Amino acid sequence: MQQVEQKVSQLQESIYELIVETSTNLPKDVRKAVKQAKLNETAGTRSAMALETITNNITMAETDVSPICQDTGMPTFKVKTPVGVNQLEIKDAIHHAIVRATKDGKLRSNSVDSLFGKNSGNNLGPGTPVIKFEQHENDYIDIRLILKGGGCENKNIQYSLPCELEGLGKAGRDLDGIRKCILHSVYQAQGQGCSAGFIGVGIGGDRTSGYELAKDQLFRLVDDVNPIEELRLMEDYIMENANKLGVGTMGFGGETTLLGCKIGVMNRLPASFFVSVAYNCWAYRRLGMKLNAATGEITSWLYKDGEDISFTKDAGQETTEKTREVKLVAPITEEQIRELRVGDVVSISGMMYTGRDAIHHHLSSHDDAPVDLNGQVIYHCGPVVVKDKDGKYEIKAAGPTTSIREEPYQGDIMKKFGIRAVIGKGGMGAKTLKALEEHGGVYLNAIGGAAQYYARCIKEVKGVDFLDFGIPEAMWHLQVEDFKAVVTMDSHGNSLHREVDQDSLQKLATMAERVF
Ligand SMILES: O=C(O)C[C@H](O)C(=O)O
Ligand code: SF4
Repeated sequence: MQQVEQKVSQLQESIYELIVETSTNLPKDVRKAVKQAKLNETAGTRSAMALETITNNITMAETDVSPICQDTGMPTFKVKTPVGVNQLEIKDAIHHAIVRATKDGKLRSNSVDSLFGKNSGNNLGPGTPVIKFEQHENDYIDIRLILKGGGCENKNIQYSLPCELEGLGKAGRDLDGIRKCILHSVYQAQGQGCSAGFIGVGIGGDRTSGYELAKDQLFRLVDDVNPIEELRLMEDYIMENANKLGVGTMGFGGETTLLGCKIGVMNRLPASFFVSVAYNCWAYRRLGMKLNAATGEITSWLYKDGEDISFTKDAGQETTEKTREVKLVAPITEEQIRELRVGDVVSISGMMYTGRDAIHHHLSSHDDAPVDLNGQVIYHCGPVVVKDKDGKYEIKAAGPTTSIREEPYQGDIMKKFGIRAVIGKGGMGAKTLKALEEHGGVYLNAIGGAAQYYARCIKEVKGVDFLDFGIPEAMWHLQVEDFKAVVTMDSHGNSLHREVDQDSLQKLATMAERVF
């Protein structure tokens, strides 16, 4: 009996370690790809600056054992057990470890009731976490975890061949049609899934198993070699050519758009031909371990082999381009906003208020806000928050979320409440751009995933409203110091996002000719 209890608590401990390590310590193969991207970028460009922030953030997360990105994603476990091992016991241990990691601020409470919007608060709920069991012939337990965030999940895409693709024309049921789908998947993600990204591609299957296969590819090592010759060639081709699209880090333009491409294949039905793409941001958090099946102890880690990668002193070549830095403190006047141009770096001190989907929805249907938002800054952010021992809120991770989801509301809300600046990532569309011009507003792009970097700019939580929306969706009143973001949409009708999108579409169109 005692042995059984010991095993259960050891299992919980080992899985807790896996969760914490996955959330806070980016694997070496991923770091290597990010480092290479940094070396390829010209120093001083927006992309190089973004990569500098990203690599600093990776180091901060590891040192502080804090989440790399505030969106700790849908915890997805793949577990292989020897025949005869109790899988229910493992499931239970995973649930315990998840609850503990959430309480400790290593995971954000990410499980939301789809009908009523209530956050379960502990990352448990119908469908959360995802656990897939399999049996294998070995005597150990193989357990792997991926924490894939919602923003990049939104950029997954599934093609049904034959189809017509913007820029590329017809994609047929052959290798060349597959090539076109994969190129298109990278183009359509733009910077919104926190590029530079990694893609897992599944060819064949049905709609469900196709996506499953695509996600399974994300468990491969970034630098492995595809055993199927046709797919090896395709992976190489995609890596070379997707990086010619010029989307760049965070969609700022630049040399690196894609950090990895892994393709798998399975049979299909005669009538169906799916190409499914799972897009993962640079914050590609997946790790694994082997456990002793009798004791639950960790015997070895997976994805941890190879040399340590540090990011110090690896800037690319220098540029002479100078960026302007403008300091702002809210309340901000229309005149101050009208002076800003795309490309300026803004450094904000003073107050800002978080607001994402639930807040935007609420503000659009109400005429009053809990605080006077006139001249204020809204930050599209759902932080990781814990209470310290004195009962004060402490922000553990606080990077931006994808702004385009607020496109239906943003312009109207800015006008209605007098908001002057919104901070987010990935940019917004034509409706917001028009409102920025009419009202005198600005869109500021923060670096997606840099949750530790921004958490350090937050000096104090001054208050919170709408906590019943759940921690990520509440309106947090944040006092910040020197919070940096780039103007990517200004009040003169300019949008870097529109520019990069059009430019990359043109480049995509040059790749329409048959290759395979
Ligand atoms: O939910 C978040 O905080 C971010 C999300 O992963 C996103 O990329 O938009
Ligand atoms: S914010 Fe960016 S880095 Fe974080 S999970 Fe979303 S896509 Fe990934």
